[in-house]
Amino acid sequence: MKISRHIKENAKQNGSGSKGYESYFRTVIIQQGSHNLILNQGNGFLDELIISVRGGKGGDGCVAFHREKFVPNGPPSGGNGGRGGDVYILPTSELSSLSTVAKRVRGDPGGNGQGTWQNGKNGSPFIIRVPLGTVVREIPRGDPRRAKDEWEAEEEALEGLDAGEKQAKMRDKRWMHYPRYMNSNVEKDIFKEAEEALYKQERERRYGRRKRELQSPIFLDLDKVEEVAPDPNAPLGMPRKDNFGHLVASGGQGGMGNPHFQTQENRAPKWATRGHEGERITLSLELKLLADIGLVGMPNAGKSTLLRAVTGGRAKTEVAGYAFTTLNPVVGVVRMANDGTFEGSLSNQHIHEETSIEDALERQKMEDGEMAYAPTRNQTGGSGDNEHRTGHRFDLIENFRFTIADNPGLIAQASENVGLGHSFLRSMERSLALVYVVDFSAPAPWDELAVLRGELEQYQPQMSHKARMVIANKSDLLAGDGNPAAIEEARAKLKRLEDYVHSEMKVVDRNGAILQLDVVPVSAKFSQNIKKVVGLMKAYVEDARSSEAIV
Ligand SMILES: Nc1nc2c(ncn2[C@@H]2O[C@H](COP(=O)(O)OP(=O)(O)OP(=O)(O)O)[C@@H](O)[C@H]2O)c(=O)[nH]1
Ligand SMILES: [Mg+2]
Repeated sequence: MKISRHIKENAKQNGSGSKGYESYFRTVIIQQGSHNLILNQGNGFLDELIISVRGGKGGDGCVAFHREKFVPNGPPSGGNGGRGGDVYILPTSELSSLSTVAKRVRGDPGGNGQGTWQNGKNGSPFIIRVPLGTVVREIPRGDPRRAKDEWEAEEEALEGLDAGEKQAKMRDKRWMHYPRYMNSNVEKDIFKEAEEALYKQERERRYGRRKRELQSPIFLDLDKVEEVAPDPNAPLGMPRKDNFGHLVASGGQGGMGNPHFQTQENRAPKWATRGHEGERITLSLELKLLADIGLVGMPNAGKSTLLRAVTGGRAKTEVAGYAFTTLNPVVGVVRMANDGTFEGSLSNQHIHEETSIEDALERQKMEDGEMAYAPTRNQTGGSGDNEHRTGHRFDLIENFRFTIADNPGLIAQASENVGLGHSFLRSMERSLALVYVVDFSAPAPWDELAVLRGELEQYQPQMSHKARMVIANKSDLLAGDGNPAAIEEARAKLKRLEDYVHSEMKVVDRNGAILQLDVVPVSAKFSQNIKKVVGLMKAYVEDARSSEAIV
C-alpha cells in the first residue's frame, strides 16, 4: 500500500511512471506554435513573444544664463540634452530560447543639459539579444497587440480636456521655462513662432514614421551569426566592437538649450525645449525550430508514430486515429551507436500504440501494483546485449545524434489556410533534409506525394528539393495475414510507388546533382524497418552537415 502510494506520487512528479522519469532526462522536446508558454517536461519554453520597445527619451535642454563676476547679464548658457539611447536587436548563438528576452525594453535616457553650456550625455545603446533563428516582425497599426506609439499615447492622455488645458499640457511636455517666466514667455510672438516651428518638425517626423511603417515594416530573419567587426578607433578601455545589430527603435533627440533660441531681437531667451520621446514600436519575435530532419505528411499518415518509433518511444508526441492530432511541431532526438543501432531500438516496447491506449495501459499497470516490482532501468540496462535499450549506458556507445521534427499534417490548399494552414512549415526551413511520410495502405499513396510537394513549393520555392526519402508507412496492413497473394499485391504496389517516385519526384541537391529519393516501406507502429530509416536519415544529415561546413 505504502509502496504503491509512493509510486503514484513519483509518477505524478515525473509524468507517467518510470517511462516519464526516463524521458525527463533523455528527451528534448520542443514545441512550437501559437502557444506562448509550453512546458517542456518542467522547463519553461517560450517560442513566440510580443515585446514593446521604446528608444530612450532625449534629455531636456536647459535654460540658464552665464554668471561671472563683473558680468551682470551674462549670455544664455543652457546646454542641450543628450540623445536617448537607440535599441538594437542582435542574434547570438549563445541563446537557444526566447525566455530570456524582456517583454518591455526601454532605451537609456539622454542626460539633461546643464548650465555653463554643458550638454547632457547621450544614452547608451541597448542591445536585445535573441537566439539564432529568430524572426522579428513589426506589429502593424490596427493590430490589438500593438502598443500605442508616442503620438497616440499623447492623444489618449489629452482626451476629454478642453482646448486651453490641452495646449497647456502639450506645452508642458515640450518646453522648459526660466523660473517664473512661463506666463510671459508664452505671450511673446517669438515664442509662438518657435512653437509653430517645433510642431511642424514634429508633424514631419510623424509623417516619416508612418510612411516607413507602411512601406518597410521591420522584418528581420536572423538566421546567421552577425559579424562583429572590431573597431580600431574605439578609445582604450571601451569595447572594441561597433556592431550592435539591427536598429529597431531610435532614441529621441535631446532638447535644445536656450542659446539655441537666441536671435538679434531676443538676446536673452528664457526657454528651452525638452527632449523628444524615443520611438515606440511593438515587435513579435518568433523562434524558428531547428531540427535536422523534418517529417512531412498528410494527417493520419503516422508521422507522430514514426517519431516515437525512431526515438524508442521517448518523444512525447500524441498519436491518435484522427486527422490533425499533432497541432504543433515536436522535436525528438535520435541517438545512434556506431553499429547503426539507435537508442531504444531494442527496447521491450516495440509497439507504438495510440497515446490514449498507452496511457490507459500504464495506468492499469500502476493500479495493479505491477510497477512496484518491475525491474528498474539499472537492473535491466546493464547486460551487454541490452545496451541499445534506453538508459544511461547508451552514453558510452553513442557516436551520432540528430533531431527530427514531427509536424502537423499538411493537406492540399494548406497555403490558402485550409486545415492548419502551413505556417508551421517555417519551422522546417532550417531542416537539413525533409522526409515524406505516406499511408501506404491508402488506395493511391502516390497522389499524396504530389500534393505534399506542391504545398512545400507553394510555401517556399525550392523547398521540396530538401526531400530525401519517402516512407511508405503502415505496410503491416498490406501483408494481410501473410498469404502469398496479399504479399504479391503489396510488392506490386511498392513497385508502383517506387516507379512514381523515381520518375516524378527527382530533386536537385545543393551542388546541382539530380537525386532519386529513397523509398522505404515501414511499419512505425510495429517498429519494422525503422533501423533502415534511421540509417538513411543519418546519411542525409552527415551529408548536409559536411556540405554546409564546406560552403
Ligand atoms: N497499422 C498501423 N497503424 C499505424 C501505423 N502508424 C500509425 N498508425 C496509426 O495511424 C493513426 C495515426 O497516427 P499518427 O501517428 O497520429 O499520425 P500523424 O501523421 O501524426 O497524424 P496527424 O498528427 O493528425 O498529422 C493512429 O491510429 C496510429 O496508431 C502503422 O505503421 N501501422
Ligand atoms: Mg501527428
